[in-house]
Amino acid sequence: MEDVDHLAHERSKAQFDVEEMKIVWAGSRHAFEVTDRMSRLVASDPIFRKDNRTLLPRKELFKNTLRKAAHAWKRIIELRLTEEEASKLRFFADEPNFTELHWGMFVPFIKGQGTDEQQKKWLPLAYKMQIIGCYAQTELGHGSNVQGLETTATFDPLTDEFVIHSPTLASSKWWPGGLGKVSTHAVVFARLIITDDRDYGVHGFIVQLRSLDDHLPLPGITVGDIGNKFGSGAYNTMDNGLLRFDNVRIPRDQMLMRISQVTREGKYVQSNVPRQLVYGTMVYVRQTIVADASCALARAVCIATRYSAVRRQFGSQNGGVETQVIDYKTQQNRLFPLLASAYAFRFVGEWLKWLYTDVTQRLQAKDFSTLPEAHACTAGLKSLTTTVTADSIEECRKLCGGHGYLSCSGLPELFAVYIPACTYEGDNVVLLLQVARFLMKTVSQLPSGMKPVGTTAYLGRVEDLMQCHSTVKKAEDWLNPSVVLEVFEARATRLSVACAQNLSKFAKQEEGFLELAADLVEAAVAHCQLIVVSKFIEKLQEDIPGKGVKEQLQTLCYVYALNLLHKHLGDFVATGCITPKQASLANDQLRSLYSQVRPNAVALVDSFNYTDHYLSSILGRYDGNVYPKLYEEAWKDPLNESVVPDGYHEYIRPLLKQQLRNARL
Ligand SMILES: CCCCC/C=C\C/C=C\C/C=C\C/C=C\C/C=C/C(=O)SCCNC(=O)CCNC(=O)[C@H](O)C(C)(C)COP(=O)(O)OP(=O)(O)OC[C@H]1O[C@@H](n2cnc3c(N)ncnc32)[C@H](O)[C@@H]1OP(=O)(O)O
Ligand SMILES: Cc1cc2nc3c(=O)[nH]c(=O)nc-3n(C[C@H](O)[C@H](O)[C@H](O)COP(=O)(O)OP(=O)(O)OC[C@H]3O[C@@H](n4cnc5c(N)ncnc54)[C@H](O)[C@@H]3O)c2cc1C
Repeated sequence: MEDVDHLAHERSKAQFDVEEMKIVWAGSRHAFEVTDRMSRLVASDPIFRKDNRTLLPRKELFKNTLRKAAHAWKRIIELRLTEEEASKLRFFADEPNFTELHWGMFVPFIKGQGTDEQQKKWLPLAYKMQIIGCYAQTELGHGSNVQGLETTATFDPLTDEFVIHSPTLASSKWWPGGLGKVSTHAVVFARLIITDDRDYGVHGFIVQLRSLDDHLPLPGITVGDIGNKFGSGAYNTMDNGLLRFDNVRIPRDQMLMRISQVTREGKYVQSNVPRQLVYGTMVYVRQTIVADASCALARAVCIATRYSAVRRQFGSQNGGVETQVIDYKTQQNRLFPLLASAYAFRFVGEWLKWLYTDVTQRLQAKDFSTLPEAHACTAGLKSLTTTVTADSIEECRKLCGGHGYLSCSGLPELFAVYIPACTYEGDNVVLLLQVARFLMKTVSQLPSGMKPVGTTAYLGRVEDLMQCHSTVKKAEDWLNPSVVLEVFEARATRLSVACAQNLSKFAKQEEGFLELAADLVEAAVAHCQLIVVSKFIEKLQEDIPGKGVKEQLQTLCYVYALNLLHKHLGDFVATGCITPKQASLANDQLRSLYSQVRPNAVALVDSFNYTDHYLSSILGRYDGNVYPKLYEEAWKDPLNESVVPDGYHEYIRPLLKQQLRNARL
């Protein structure tokens, strides 16, 4: 097969230093070097092959995942990889499996909620994978409403143990990843009941589920997989599980006791910390999901951009070549805002990581003041970025026309793997309602002179923002960060204040929350979009080296903001932040920005530095050699192993003969 770069011409048009942009995308030169090395290590190892995933029956698929996870662990040990390198290796191995929950939830939960002694006991075992853990919170009948969980942990003072029990079918744990077939241990969320029969609400407990000798469930434990999920391959590599307890006894010291304790005498002692810290692992994971959203979105956009540059339709003159579909303004209008969103989510993810680190340090110093904001930001941004990413992967599939529907485009599996992110770690609507509560609380405290800080600081300028009108007079006026920021702040303020005013008409606030939920969600979305826009603008204040790199990012930042403005025109115009004329100027400016993105589009997706292995897409191949490879791939399908298909003699031949006989009669 010829070895040429079909996208070389596209790459030659780039007006910026791609190598420097790769470093901006990665976050630092060090991060770039680690990701680059780990992605190549995985790509060159045949055990991490994944092109056959959608064709394997579940049992084989799952066994193969176990093999890959074991191999990944072997390589981590052999190569003495650091924690950072190991997590990148697992990321590029790109197959959801139990290790995500072990490293991503079980270990962080023990770190966050265990006492020093508990950490000393459990963490070394977990770090060496001598035990494998999962996070068992959700139940068959209860997911979003964590306070409604039914599993009980009753203290028995006679034996100094907790008795873990599933009182109803609805209380069966249901969904935890890694639980179904692999985990030896789980962090189990259960209602704490002490001898006085008082219910102290949900707490976390470490429970051993399976024998470390023969992997059989321990007495009183019923455990299994919940069954096949959406799509082929995809998330079916994960053993999401079900779990029931029949009066299972665990020692008292297996309740995670950093936040609250039960003494030997059965006394409940609450440390001087907010009870919400028991939800801390969710805050941590939501923050990582935002960073992952930019990766998944970038992946889909990389495929759609490269293919749009390869694919040609219509426009041939005098027998010449047809037009590249990326040159159609409609294609640009659908694709470039997604490209801009990938960068926007990357930077807001970076900032959220900083916020999380900051709040963690404050918590250690017993400063809990920024916890509500950290909860609102992680919940809101998790919701916003995963919703957009899930929708955008589907849009990228459509941008690739018919070929996007082929498994080998990589998009159907990416979609199937990604969409549950809108549900896990908190249903996206439920999370936006949490943001709305935070906003309503902030607005209600304004009259008392309380100065909002952090991401709600803009609400401190409520009087100005309720009245301001954009000064834009011509299209280029939109290319000004303060002009853009002001309209996003004004829209978010006006939607929040309108909700607060409507809420005040209800005698009972909770009734108002139920009735106005749809408006509250819109106000929360406006607030979250403002955060993303403002963090993109803040990123541009940094010193960004490399020829043309900052200019490209500026263009993408305006594409991101002006496209949002266009999509939510109703909000911006109805709340009087901008006039219809200014909206139309924003649209003119957006079109002209697309022309600036166009020559750089392929280079901007090259800057993600994804290997062909990670992309696993024929349409998104680096060399753009799409048609020969599609043709080759078709012949690899098991259906093409024989010229005449199995079933011909049973079903096709008799049918044809019957039709022939009928025709003769
Ligand atoms: C082939 C291609 C491969 C591509 C791969 C691509 C991507 C993969 C990416 C990532 C993989 C990542 C992860 C692995 C996958 C899945 C793991 C999933 C795990 C789970 O889902 S675990 C279960 C998660 N469950 C939830 O999230 C439940 C949601 N519900 C809640 O959080 C709460 O119940 C609630 C909705 C927040 C309500 O809380 P509740 O206490 O009942 O009520 P309120 O009265 O509303 O709140 C009281 C008070 O507390 C504050 N609060 C609430 N939550 C928090 C918190 N987390 N932190 C701090 N504060 C919190 C709330 O604001 C209230 O405060 P007030 O001041 O108003 O009193
Ligand atoms: C792939 C996958 C992996 C998972 N992994 C884990 C895991 O490892 N560990 C674990 O413990 N859990 C896990 N979960 C469970 C997950 O956390 C829950 O599914 C999630 O929290 C949503 O809860 P739910 O299923 O109860 O949805 P529900 O709350 O029943 O939601 C159903 C519908 O009701 C709406 N709704 C619910 N409450 C409200 C409200 N107050 N106001 C308005 N609308 C509302 C929602 O928006 C949604 O449309 C996983 C789930 C999936 C899909």
